[in-house]
Amino acid sequence: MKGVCEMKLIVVGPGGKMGSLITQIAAGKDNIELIAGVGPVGRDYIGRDLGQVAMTGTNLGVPVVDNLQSVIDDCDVIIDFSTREMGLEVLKLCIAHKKGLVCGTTGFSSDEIQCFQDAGNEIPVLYAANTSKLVNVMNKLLEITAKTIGREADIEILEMHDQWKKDAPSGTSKEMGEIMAHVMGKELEDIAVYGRHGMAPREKGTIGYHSLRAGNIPSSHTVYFGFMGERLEITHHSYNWECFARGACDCAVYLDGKEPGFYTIQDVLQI
Ligand SMILES: NC(=O)C1=CN([C@@H]2O[C@H](COP(=O)(O)OP(=O)(O)OC[C@H]3O[C@@H](n4cnc5c(N)ncnc54)[C@H](O)[C@@H]3O)[C@@H](O)[C@H]2O)C=CC1
Ligand SMILES: O=C(O)C1=N[C@H](C(=O)O)C[C@H](O)C1
Repeated sequence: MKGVCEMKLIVVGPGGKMGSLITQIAAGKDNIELIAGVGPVGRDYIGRDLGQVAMTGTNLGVPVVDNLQSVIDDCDVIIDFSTREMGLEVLKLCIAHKKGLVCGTTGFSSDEIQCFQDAGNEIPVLYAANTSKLVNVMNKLLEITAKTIGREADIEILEMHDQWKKDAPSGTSKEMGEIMAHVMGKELEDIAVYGRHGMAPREKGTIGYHSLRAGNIPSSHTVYFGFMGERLEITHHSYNWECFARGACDCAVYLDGKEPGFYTIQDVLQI
């Protein structure tokens, strides 16, 4: 039985890896009412029950539509884990219809991330390149470590994901780099080095980026702090994508009824 204070939710991309998991988790929560899913125009599942498309195991009695505008006024919050292009489209519609947005899509430029931050002047919006609790705890460890030894270490980020991932480096590794650059008093764009060019040692205080794509690896991020004779590794591995989907639903519940503003996962986790 559903509770009385249900947040009305739309999930964008319910046929996708993350969208389907988010729908499955949301469907099991008392405080969330799913009111529609939004898929791309032309997909054979448009018009079908959201529960079927997202494989929740039961019909939810609401459809997957191909036009967000047709359902947006009925919801409180939208969760978007789709593509860069669709994420920007969803942001525009959320602003126009004054709806809350949780966006976990990655692959945006820094100017585009700024658009999400600016949208906080008009709507409650939460952007998180990683909605896992443990990844965000790891980011705190990175902050402390980079502040303490960042300028004297060789810092390398290695991230691994599945073969289908569209963007590289991962959104998470960009956030990790930004956190470390910030406490080292630098801009990430000035110190990030992508791949290895030549054999000369990299300047101290720069951050090397390495991306691997193989099989169905859900997500792994390791930061190496290399010294002479020793190294420190800080790592997070996920075994599946559930941790991200659970975090996304928690973010949406957090955002419901909030004043306009740019919120972060740190607000949700209170870390
Ligand atoms: N913030 C986080 O913790 C996490 C973020 N991600 C990010 O989420 C995004 C999605 O990842 P996956 O689920 O693995 O991808 P996916 O390719 O499995 O799913 C994307 C979904 O978006 C849908 N879509 C694309 N264009 C659309 C449109 N115009 N209208 C409606 N739906 C549209 C696709 O049909 C598909 O169902 C990626 O950017 C990924 O990096 C993934 C995992 C965790
Ligand atoms: O595409 C994924 O799978 C993931 N994407 C996010 C990213 O780009 O960092 C978060 C997580 O690593 C899983």
